[in-house]
Amino acid sequence: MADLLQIKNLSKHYSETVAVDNISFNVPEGCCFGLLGPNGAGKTTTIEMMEGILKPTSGEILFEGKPLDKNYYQGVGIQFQHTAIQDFLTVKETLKLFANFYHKSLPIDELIELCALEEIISRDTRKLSGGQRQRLLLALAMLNDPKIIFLDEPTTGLDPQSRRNFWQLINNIKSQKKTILLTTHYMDEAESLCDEIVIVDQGHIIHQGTPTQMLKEHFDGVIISLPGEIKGALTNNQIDFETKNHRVEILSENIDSSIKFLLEHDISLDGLQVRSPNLEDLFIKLTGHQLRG
Ligand SMILES: Nc1ncnc2c1ncn2[C@@H]1O[C@H](COP(=O)(O)OP(=O)(O)OP(=O)(O)O)[C@@H](O)[C@H]1O
Repeated sequence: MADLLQIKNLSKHYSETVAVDNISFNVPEGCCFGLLGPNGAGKTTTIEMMEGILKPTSGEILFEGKPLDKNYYQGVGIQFQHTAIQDFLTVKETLKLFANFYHKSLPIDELIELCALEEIISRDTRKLSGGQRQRLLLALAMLNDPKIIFLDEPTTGLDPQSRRNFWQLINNIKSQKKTILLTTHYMDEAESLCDEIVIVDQGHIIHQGTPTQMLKEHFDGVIISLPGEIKGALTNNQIDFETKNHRVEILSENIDSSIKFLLEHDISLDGLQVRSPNLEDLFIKLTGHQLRG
């Protein structure tokens, strides 16, 4: 896959803050590319520079091999974290209004179907739920049939069901071979949707690759999790563990010997769960702190 966007040594400094510090990566065409990191990591600053709305302090962004120019905006779709929508209009009227801003636009009926807006098409935009509003914003970002669509934390604040519905829409858009650039602090979102990821923390890239590659590279085994207070036996025997949500999590390279160890130390297996390591575990391993702070 050719690289649609190339990010070269990009930095953004505010007076006292280095928001983005000399990052480089490429976004292949047709890929769902994720910028994953905790609050304040520099995701929004990075995506806004890539969208061409924030000037970098230094570095370069190339789209199809060329620096961004004024035509760039006609070919990209942007869903901001906060987008103001005109009051007193219905969903359909809003789509028609925004369609006027572009030289070309997708047929409105196609967008309505793509973004699952059928049931709310005549609704006043002030009466939309969080999930419905995000679907409308996604449709607005898709209006000009962009080559690349930027989604900045699109599911933040949505309930779990609405998040999953939104993921389905992103998968629909992915199947149309669009390139998607997504920022998120939800590791499950990145893992589920993204073909490639950069993990950012404090303005730096700390890891990059496909989610599967990254996990394979850093973990060999499973995570055994148990409720309760068993830290003493683990600490005394130099077993690596984390405490999360009132559970103790042990990274185990051999599940048989780990369970044998627990039984030998009279640790009850009641409530035991086994799961595969995920990107959140990777983030903690790499940085020593939780993704969601
Ligand atoms: N206009 C600004 N002036 C000064 N500092 C800023 C400005 N915008 C962002 N920052 C700082 O730059 C850093 C990165 O912020 P940014 O919003 O890019 O992070 P983020 O990963 O998108 O976080 P969030 O998920 O909370 O939006 C933070 O320390 C933030 O306070």
